Amino acid sequence: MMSALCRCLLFSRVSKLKESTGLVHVMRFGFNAVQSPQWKTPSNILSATATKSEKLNVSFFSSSSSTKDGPARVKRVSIEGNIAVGKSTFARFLQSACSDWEVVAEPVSKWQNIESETSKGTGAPPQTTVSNLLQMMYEDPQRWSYTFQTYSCMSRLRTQLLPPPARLLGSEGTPVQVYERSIYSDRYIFALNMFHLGCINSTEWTVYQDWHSLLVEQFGHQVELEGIIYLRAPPEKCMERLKHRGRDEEKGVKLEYLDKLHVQHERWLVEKSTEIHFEKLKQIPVLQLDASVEFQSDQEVQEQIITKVKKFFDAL
Ligand SMILES: Nc1ncnc2c1ncn2[C@@H]1O[C@H](COP(=O)(O)OP(=O)(O)OP(=O)(O)O)[C@@H](O)[C@H]1O
Ligand SMILES: Nc1nc(=O)c2ncn([C@H]3C[C@H](O)[C@@H](CO)O3)c2[nH]1
Repeated sequence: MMSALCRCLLFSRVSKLKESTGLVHVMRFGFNAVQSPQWKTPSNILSATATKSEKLNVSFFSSSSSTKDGPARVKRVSIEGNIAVGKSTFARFLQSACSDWEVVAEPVSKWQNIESETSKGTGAPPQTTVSNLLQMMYEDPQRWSYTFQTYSCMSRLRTQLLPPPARLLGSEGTPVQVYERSIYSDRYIFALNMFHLGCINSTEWTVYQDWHSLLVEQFGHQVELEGIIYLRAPPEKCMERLKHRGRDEEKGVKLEYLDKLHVQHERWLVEKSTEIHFEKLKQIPVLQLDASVEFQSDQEVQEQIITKVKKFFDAL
């Protein structure tokens, strides 16, 4: 019964989300010019923008930074946003734009390929089964959401704990590791949403939060974020892109699910009404970018994006 309700909430049809006004200005993402060497030179980056800053709607607040003596400390920033809003695409754009920036991808393929041994002490030679936990979660969210959230969070942490490449450690600029999502969106977007949907029960939610807090206490300083880039677009646009991408596991995803995830992002990163349990995260600077406009070969807009991102990183 609950399982059916849960599936229904994730995958049934919905009313359209009203796009909130006032915060979104049009910004085009053009990615063609990223190979151009001019992107690598800070002076070009800095001189590119001033004239067209009105095309961007950006908010950022500085916290600290000093790179005067010795190699700079590597900063950590996560890209957050709804499913298929364009995070990986944007991350690739950043990666190719500046050698001081290193992207840490979301470990999706790990979730799609979980190897387990299945001999169960029968004396038979061990056999390996490969499970697709992402698919299992989408097919039966009430059964698999808790398992998925434990694994997604753990695998994010493991990936993000890996040391930055030597190239970044030797950088004389502002080296930044750019994470695709974080252990915080795991909890405050997805797991919380699954709890609201009834796909994670209150016992599971309590257990998840308990060990999440412990992980953050124990390892949090090693993956602590200095800033967040929030890629924002109406859920309808994300749905369009999700369909266009055609990832098998996501075939049953309905607009209502993206709608709910959008609301979670807005509460956390715009309205700041999500209850957050980590002091530093409450104060974190957020660079908000409207990701809804289609890619275009607009080098000027690309330069504006990079300038804004660079300024944001420098101020962290
Ligand atoms: N600005 C854009 N304009 C047009 N299409 C885009 C844009 N950004 C991404 N896309 C397309 O949308 C689809 C989803 O993009 P992408 O895989 O980067 O999303 P994502 O946010 O990383 O997804 P996920 O939440 O699953 O990790 C892809 O087909 C990509 O080519
Ligand atoms: N339930 C759930 N919890 C997560 O923490 C989470 N992180 C990502 N995803 C889904 C979105 C895309 O389909 C796909 C790739 O981002 O994986 C998640 N789903």
